[in-house]
Amino acid sequence: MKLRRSMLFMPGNNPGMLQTAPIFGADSVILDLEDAVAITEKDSARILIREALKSNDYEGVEVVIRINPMSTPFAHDDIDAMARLKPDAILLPKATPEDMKELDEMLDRIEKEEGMEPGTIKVHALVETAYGVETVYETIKVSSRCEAVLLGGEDLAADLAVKRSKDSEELFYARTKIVNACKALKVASVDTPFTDTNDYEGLRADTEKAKKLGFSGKLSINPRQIDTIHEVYSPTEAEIHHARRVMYAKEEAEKEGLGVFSLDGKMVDLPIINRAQHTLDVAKLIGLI
Ligand SMILES: CC(=O)SCCNC(=O)CCNC(=O)[C@H](O)C(C)(C)COP(=O)(O)OP(=O)(O)OC[C@H]1O[C@@H](n2cnc3c(N)ncnc32)[C@H](O)[C@@H]1OP(=O)(O)O
Ligand SMILES: O=C([O-])CC(=O)C(=O)O
Ligand SMILES: [Mg+2]
Repeated sequence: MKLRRSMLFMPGNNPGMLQTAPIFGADSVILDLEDAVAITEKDSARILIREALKSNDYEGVEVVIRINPMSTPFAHDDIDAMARLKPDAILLPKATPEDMKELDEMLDRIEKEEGMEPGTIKVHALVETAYGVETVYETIKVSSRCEAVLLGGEDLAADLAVKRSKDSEELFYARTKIVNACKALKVASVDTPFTDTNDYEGLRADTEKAKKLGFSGKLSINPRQIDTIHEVYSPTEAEIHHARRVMYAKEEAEKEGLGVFSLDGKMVDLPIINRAQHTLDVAKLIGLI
């Protein structure tokens, strides 16, 4: 299980931010060549990212590079230059099954040229168009490299011609559709960023909603958002305590040949035991136990 509670975006043309990328404690960093970088800066951003990857130690932090969409004149140069840097993953914006296939084929070729093991470079799909939402299941299926789907709420709202609201009600269909496709195909799902960097209560509520809907993590655009996201995505002491009691009670029940039993008046059977095990696995991964 790979943790992706938080993924922190940073513009690829900002050397100061690129240098500090590994220190904020985010599980992943996304170095951006797309919308955070002006058209005139695309070439220099590629060079800055290359230098940053050479000179910084990203040990333990997943490094993802967001390329420009396949429909733009920048995409092929982005892929060619960035894949050779061997990031953990390439993030495909405005993702569709057709674009995913093209990216996958380019990565096959580059890995061969560079003598890399086939499939070394993973791909994340940024779903942020109405067509992308409808075809998300196929997009994941196209490439065995695809490890995560991210929701891009700003572009999706623009494509739907709706206003973004604080409670993100306009994203409800996309959120549930993406989570379901990701669960079906066993890849991670990461919710859209909360763009008001000074509203911590709003961020907490939005992250809690994402978690409740099944997202495995949340995108962020500012280091000040990481702690809140991690708090929401960490099991509480009470949850860990309860999970331990479930596992203990399960062992006792097994001795008596019982598959289902009662704990504090509530039924416990396999799905509940599996959830308790998941809570303990996450707690272990984060270092809480
Ligand atoms: C819709 C989309 O496509 S979202 C994805 C693309 N967008 C992005 O990548 C935006 C990334 N975020 C940012 O650029 C900025 O956080 C902004 C513009 C949103 C806000 O900027 P500011 O108001 O200056 O942020 P803030 O005052 O919190 O900055 C404090 C420090 O954190 C740094 N910082 C801010 N955001 C980031 C970041 N994403 N990554 C690394 N460092 C950052 C700043 O450089 C500053 O450092 P300093 O104290 O050494 O000068
Ligand atoms: O990656 C993201 O979620 C940000 C983004 O592009 C969008 O909201 O359009
Ligand atoms: Mg976008």
